[in-house]
Amino acid sequence: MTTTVPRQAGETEPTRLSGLATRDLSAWFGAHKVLERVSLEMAAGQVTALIGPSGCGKSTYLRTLNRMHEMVRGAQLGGEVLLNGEDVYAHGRRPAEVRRRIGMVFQRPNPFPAMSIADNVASGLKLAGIKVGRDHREHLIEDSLRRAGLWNEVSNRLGTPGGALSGGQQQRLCIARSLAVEPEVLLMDEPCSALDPTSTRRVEETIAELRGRLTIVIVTHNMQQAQRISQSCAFFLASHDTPGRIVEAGPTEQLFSAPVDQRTADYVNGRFG
Ligand SMILES: Nc1ncnc2c1ncn2[C@@H]1O[C@H](COP(=O)(O)OP(=O)(O)OP(=O)(O)O)[C@@H](O)[C@H]1O
Repeated sequence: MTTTVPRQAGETEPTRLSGLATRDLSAWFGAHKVLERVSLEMAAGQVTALIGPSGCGKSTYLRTLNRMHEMVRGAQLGGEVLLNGEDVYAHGRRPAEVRRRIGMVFQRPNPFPAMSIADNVASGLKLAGIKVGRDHREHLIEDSLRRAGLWNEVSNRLGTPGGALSGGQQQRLCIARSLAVEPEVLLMDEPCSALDPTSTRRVEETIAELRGRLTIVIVTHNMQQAQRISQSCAFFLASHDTPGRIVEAGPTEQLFSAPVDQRTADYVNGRFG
């Protein structure tokens, strides 16, 4: 479902909110099947956390959502990924357009280190082939940095290199770069795993501020983080001879306080994985 939400003070255009869903999604690397018929609804404007032991297919699942999985040689996919009800793998759909609407932030901050902070943000536009006038470019840079929670820290040094920022600031710069192209969904693959606790808190605050105006899907190994930032949660599990599946999904509070499946209870309570 798509809804339109007004922006905050100083912002001009409304943001489109789109939900994401998969139906019977399976994925392979060559002959190795790593995901088996995964169906999940990721509600518009909410944060959905994907949890589960290492190797159960969380990152692969995330990468199927914006068509990054197909960039791996030999990778295959079955089932559907629906953005606002429309299959992102439909015939004729351009992967670049899908990736503009569904952005991604990676485990390690990856700004262009020698490029200025402002140009790093604007590089998202260039990569997506979006041309904007000078005034609008400056507005978008400020707006994206504000939304990423970084503006106050960098507004007086936009011309300095992105590589000179701290790790946490670099990650928020990468978030700003993703936001510049106005995605409807932001995928985050363990975005805090390379950060110290203070920087982690700042990124979590940014995620909390983005919620409601963007749909977020985040992979995390940190159970406290999943509880702090997500409204919905999906627990993935695989074994040596069975591909990753969702054992249980639902409201985060319920998954942590009253899980239905014993395996979920064991995992969220740190008894395995
Ligand atoms: N590029 C690739 N080529 C071949 N196999 C891969 C590739 N990427 C992942 N895999 C395999 O797919 C399975 C799922 O990996 P994936 O990285 O999605 O799991 P994960 O749950 O995200 O793990 P982690 O929590 O450790 O990041 C694993 O068996 C992994 O070895």
